[in-house]
Order: sequence, then structure tokens, then C-alpha cells
Amino acid sequence: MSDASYRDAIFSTPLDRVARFSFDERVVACFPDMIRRSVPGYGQILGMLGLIAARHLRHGARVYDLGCSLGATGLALAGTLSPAAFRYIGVDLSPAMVARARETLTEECPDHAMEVIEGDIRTLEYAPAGMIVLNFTLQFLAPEDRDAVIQRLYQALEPGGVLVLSEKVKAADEQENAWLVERYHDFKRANGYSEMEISQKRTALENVLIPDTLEGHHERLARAGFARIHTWFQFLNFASLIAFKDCR
Ligand SMILES: Nc1ncnc2c1ncn2[C@@H]1O[C@H](C[S@+](CC[C@H]([NH3+])C(=O)[O-])CC(=O)[O-])[C@@H](O)[C@H]1O
Ligand SMILES: O=C(O)C(=O)Cc1ccccc1
Repeated sequence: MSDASYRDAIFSTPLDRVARFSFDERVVACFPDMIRRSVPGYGQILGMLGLIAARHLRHGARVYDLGCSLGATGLALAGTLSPAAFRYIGVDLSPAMVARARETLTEECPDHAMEVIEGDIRTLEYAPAGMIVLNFTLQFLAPEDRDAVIQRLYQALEPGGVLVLSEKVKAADEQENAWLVERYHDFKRANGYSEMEISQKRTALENVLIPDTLEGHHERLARAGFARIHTWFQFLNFASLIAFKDCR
């Protein structure tokens, strides 16, 4: 079993051609370290998911975790909620991520109902769900696919259901955006990334991770039909929103 976790050194050596970033075996091996050192507030967002579910999830309802990577959301929920409280369904397109997530969740949460599906969140047939988590995944879809996905998720949610959407965001104001990006790079430096790692990662993510503005997210969620939308977390250019489907 390959449950070792390594320090992220993917962009630590000079590359003559920086390849597009992809979620392959090399990334899986260092993913927990990478996401913790690269996403301001990641641990706090995960910690709140269980508390949000405890308040808003119908007992026993399905929870989808879309772009689940190694199943961190599943682990966080299982750490807070009883086995009868929810059924977890993680979905990821990367076979390497799915294999590792299945191993971890089977081992760490033997009493909870934890399923991981290898699939594309754009085309998946969704069953009715009480909560859907999109943690840093929508940003990797082509911008023209994002409206349709959010509309499908709205349809899949039960009345009273919630969508939690966490994303890297951009500020509409150029100066504000530049300041946020510079401080984000300071954050990465403070977390041990070198200038070369920061700049090569930036190149690898160009045209792969395309951030929307917070206003853009609010507008898209409203267009899909969500009754109430709150930004409940922001740390530099990283934010999390919660959207409520009306009880009818
Ligand atoms: N169309 C798609 N369908 C399914 N999965 C996809 C698709 N496109 C990308 N992915 C998957 O979305 C995940 C994004 S990571 C999410 C972190 C996690 N949520 C976490 O809270 O730890 C964020 C990051 O690494 O920056 C990857 O595992 C991709 O394989
Ligand atoms: O490393 C970066 O520069 C990133 O933006 C990485 C990232 C962003 C959002 C979620 C996970 C990783």
C-alpha cells in the first residue's frame, strides 16, 4: 500500500519546459503537503464543513464531494458526524487520486458509508443530495462548462440542501488583484516555497486554473436558482461560499 506522504518538490528544480499542471501519481504523493502549504485557510475550511453539515444536513442524506482528490472532505465529515448522519460520495477524474482516496477512507472510516467514484463531474448522473462540496475544483473546469455544472448541482440538491463552493478567486480591480497575488506569493515563500517553485507553478497553472471573481460566483449561483448565497470565508485570494436551495 502506498500511503506515504511526501513534501511537495515538483517545481523545485529548473525545467526547460514547464509542463501543464496535472493530477498524476507524482502530485498524489505530495498532495496533502502541497495543498496545506499552497491554500491559505485550507484546514480551517475543512474544519468548518463538519460544523456546517451538522447544522444544515438532513440526517442520513447524501453528501457529494466533487473533485475529492484524496478524500479530505470525507475524512473531515467522518471526524465530526456519526455514521448514520450521512452517506459520502467522492468523485474525481484522476485514477491515481481515486485509488488513494478509496484506500484512505476504507482504512480511516470503516464504520461510515464512504464511496469514491472515478468520473467527470460535468456528466455524472447525480442522485438527490443534502449537501454538495466543491472544494477548489470548479476553477479547473473550462469557464464555458461552469454554468451547466452548477445548474446540474442545483437540480440534484434536495429542497433545503446546501452547496459549499471554495475557490481561488481574482479581484476585478487590477491593483487589488496584484496586491492579493503578491501577498499570496509571500504566503507561499513563508511556507517554504522558493522563487523558482512559485514562478514555475504559476506557469504550469496558466490556462489550467482559471479563477472567477467572487461577484462572478455569486451571479452564477443566483442564475442557477439558489435562494441565498453567502461568502463565509476569505483569506487573500481564496474564498468559500455557501448557497442554499429553498425549502419548498
Ligand atoms: N471534470 C472533473 N471531474 C472530476 N474531478 C475533476 C475534474 N476536473 C478536475 N478534477 C479533480 O479536481 C481536483 C482538484 S483539487 C481538489 C482538492 C480537494 N477537493 C480537497 O479539498 O482536498 C484542487 C487542487 O489541487 O488545486 C483534482 O483531484 C482533479 O483530479
Ligand atoms: O500553488 C498555487 O499557486 C495554487 O494556486 C494552487 C492551488 C490553488 C487552489 C487549490 C489548490 C491548489
